[in-house]
Amino acid sequence: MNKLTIGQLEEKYPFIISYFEENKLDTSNYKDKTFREYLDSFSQEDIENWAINKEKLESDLEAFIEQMKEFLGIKEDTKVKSLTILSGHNKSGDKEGFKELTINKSEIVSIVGPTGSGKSRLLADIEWTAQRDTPTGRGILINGAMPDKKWRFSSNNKLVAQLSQNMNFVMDLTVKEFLELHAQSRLIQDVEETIRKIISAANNLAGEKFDLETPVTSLSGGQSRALMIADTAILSSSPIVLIDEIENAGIDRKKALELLVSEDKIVLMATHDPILALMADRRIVIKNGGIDKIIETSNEEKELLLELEKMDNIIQGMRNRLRIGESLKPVNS
Ligand SMILES: Nc1ncnc2c1ncn2[C@@H]1O[C@H](COP(=O)(O)OP(=O)(O)OP(=O)(O)O)[C@@H](O)[C@H]1O
Repeated sequence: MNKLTIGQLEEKYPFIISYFEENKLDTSNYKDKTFREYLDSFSQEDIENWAINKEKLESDLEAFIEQMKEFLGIKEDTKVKSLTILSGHNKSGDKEGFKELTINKSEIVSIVGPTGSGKSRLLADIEWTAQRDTPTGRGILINGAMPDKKWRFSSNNKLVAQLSQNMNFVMDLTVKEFLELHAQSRLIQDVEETIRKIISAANNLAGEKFDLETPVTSLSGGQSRALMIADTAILSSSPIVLIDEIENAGIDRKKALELLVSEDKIVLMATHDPILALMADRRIVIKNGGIDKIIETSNEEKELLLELEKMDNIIQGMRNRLRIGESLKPVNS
């Protein structure tokens, strides 16, 4: 708090405006000064006339912010720097093939394995911050320590945001109303600007563009997925994002991952798609309900990824041509 300007504080904690009002503090000309600098601007005469107690105003503001954060369930996003998975056992009760795995901020880890092998179970263990109390016996640490139980039950500031294959909206809202509701619940000050950022990011991911007046119920699968990814990246306070298969979503998968990681999220995604699997820094291989091994994406694989992307571009190009009714020709003709 001591280093932030009043303008920055108001942006971060919009509720402090009511503290200034209650204490009759006119900070309007001091937005680029810290609260201490503002208090220091009072003359000795002001202090005596209005019985101003600078130390008390400062410590009360600090206490007010803490209390409001507690009351509103605000967890600061920057607090989660790493997620650690402690090994448990597979479906046969055998120990998993690793001891512990730590994933840091801005890292992408993919999860691969046959259908029914336990990929979703691993994502669920993370969401539940398992403490040896799920069928896998795994443990989850946050910043190297046992996570606070309140992560499990706080609905406002969840540790984890889940992006699943099916995004079925049941509310009768426009995209704008939906985003406004979310922005307001997150106490965002500049709602308009945030909404503009999200819609532009979402349209950057979706094949077909949509606008703010589109009802969420009439978005296509790809569009709603793009909207949820942009919303999660830009507006969600959850530092960890779990993705269950985005391959069939009809969105630009590479841009989606780049967007999430650029917002400092920890990203884990279950996938069967080689391009997505190799975009990750590491991949977890699941077999029979247990983590069998963890493979670091090698330089050779990164080179292969470039090849795969070229092939993917060819396929995407053909898909687009088919869509607009053209006939396809051999690639090199
Ligand atoms: N270590 C384990 N011990 C006991 N049961 C497990 C274990 N791991 C997974 N399971 C159970 O196995 C079943 C299948 O797992 P899960 O749904 O996670 O598979 P999946 O890999 O996500 O499959 P899909 O690719 O079809 O989505 C679930 O009921 C899950 O709870």
